[in-house]
Amino acid sequence: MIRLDSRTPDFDQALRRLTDWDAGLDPAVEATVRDVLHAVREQGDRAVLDYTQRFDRLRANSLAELEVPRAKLREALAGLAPADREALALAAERIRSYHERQVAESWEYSEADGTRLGQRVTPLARVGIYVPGGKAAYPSSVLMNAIPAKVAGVAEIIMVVPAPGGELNPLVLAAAELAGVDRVFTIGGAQAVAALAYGTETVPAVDKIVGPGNIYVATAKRMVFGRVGIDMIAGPSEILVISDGQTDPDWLAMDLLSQAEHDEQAQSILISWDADCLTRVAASVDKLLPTLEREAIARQAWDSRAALILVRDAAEACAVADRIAPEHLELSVADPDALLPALHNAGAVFMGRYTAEALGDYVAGPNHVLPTAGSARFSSPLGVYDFQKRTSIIYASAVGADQLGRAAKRLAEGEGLTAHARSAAYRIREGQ
Ligand SMILES: NC(=O)c1ccc[n+]([C@@H]2O[C@H](COP(=O)([O-])OP(=O)(O)OC[C@H]3O[C@@H](n4cnc5c(N)ncnc54)[C@H](O)[C@@H]3O)[C@@H](O)[C@H]2O)c1
Ligand SMILES: N[C@H](CO)Cc1c[nH]c[nH+]1
Ligand SMILES: [Zn+2]
Repeated sequence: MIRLDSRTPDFDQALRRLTDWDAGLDPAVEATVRDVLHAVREQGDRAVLDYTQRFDRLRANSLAELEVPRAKLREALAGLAPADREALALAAERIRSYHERQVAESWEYSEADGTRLGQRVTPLARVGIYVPGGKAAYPSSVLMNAIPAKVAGVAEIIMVVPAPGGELNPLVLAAAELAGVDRVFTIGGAQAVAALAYGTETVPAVDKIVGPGNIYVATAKRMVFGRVGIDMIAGPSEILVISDGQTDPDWLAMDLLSQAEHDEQAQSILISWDADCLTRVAASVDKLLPTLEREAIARQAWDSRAALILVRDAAEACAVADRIAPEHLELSVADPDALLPALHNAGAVFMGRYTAEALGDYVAGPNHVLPTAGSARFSSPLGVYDFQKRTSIIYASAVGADQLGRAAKRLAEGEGLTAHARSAAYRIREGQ
């Protein structure tokens, strides 16, 4: 953990290091991922099986063996404890309700001469959803990925999830059944991303890959972009808390640790204009860390990637947060609405002392697949819009073709494109 003070002369440089997003592009990780992508592209199932054995300690004779039969998905849902089923159903319902508001509709308008212009919105045909599962199982990520795809009307959803050592939390399978996933493969990492992007003998190639994952997954998605669509860079988790010093330090410490426990590379940042607040929260973190099941991961993330930042006031806190562009931004202050207008770069904003980021991870309703590594400057949360595409529709009436054709012909001539000019001119009534 590092401590920074905005009054010190080297603050700007330190902040620049903290927001050196390209540092996430680790050359060693990139080299590994490039090899994996190449091997899967060339050798298909065989390479996926080899890497699954190597990275996930899961051996199989064929990739078909790593597809979870539909009956197993149904059994997992039917076999849930009632309290688990209720919690999953509540989360699913709230996520569906929130995302239904994002559906975009096709539109069209007509001009006086009968020309019609429009935009047709259609769902993607087949998508791949990545559900992380290396260090923890993420049933919540199944819902967050699959429900917006279903709401958009995607015809086929292929889910990949690693099952290290062959172990897979039944909640993950139950969530897949509940959300309407079509096929599930227990493969993960860059090899799963490659299988979805290029297709193999067993795994069908998809149109777009969405979902969060560790640095290997995020790097693989970055590299296959173009061959397939991707949603965003949703890598190791991040939280940034702005505190006025009036929230219980244990609450703040646990909020920071809630993201640290995801990954050794997760980032937790606390900003306050109250120096005592930073000291109290640091002490709470030290006290609470040993109580976590995933203490080792959280401790490593805290030691290597956390920052406590002292600023002059709330305005400066917002300016610094905006530069960092975190995945999650908690405004643990009396009047969060007063800060919101000054904030533009965050995947999701959690308003007020009672809105723990963890609520957003599971049940609030908005998506928890969010941009990381500063990409909140230009990316949005995963949503229905990621599973819809837009096609422009142009219908020229005879009169419209005449009028628009004259201008088109002129512009084409200006570009020296004769065929363009004549193509437009053929449809002009006189003077062809
Ligand atoms: N940004 C978001 O919206 C969001 C949401 C949920 C989770 N997350 C993040 O997802 C990640 C989940 O990570 P995870 O590791 O638990 O699961 P994961 O499924 O993302 O990664 C596991 C896979 O990584 C690969 N891998 C691990 N070590 C490797 C190595 N040395 N070489 C090659 N491949 C290797 C393996 O193939 C393994 O299957 C965390 O970073 C968490 O913070 C992000
Ligand atoms: N905080 C993660 C997104 O960075 C999402 C998640 C899933 N389960 C728990 N948390
Ligand atoms: Zn989380």
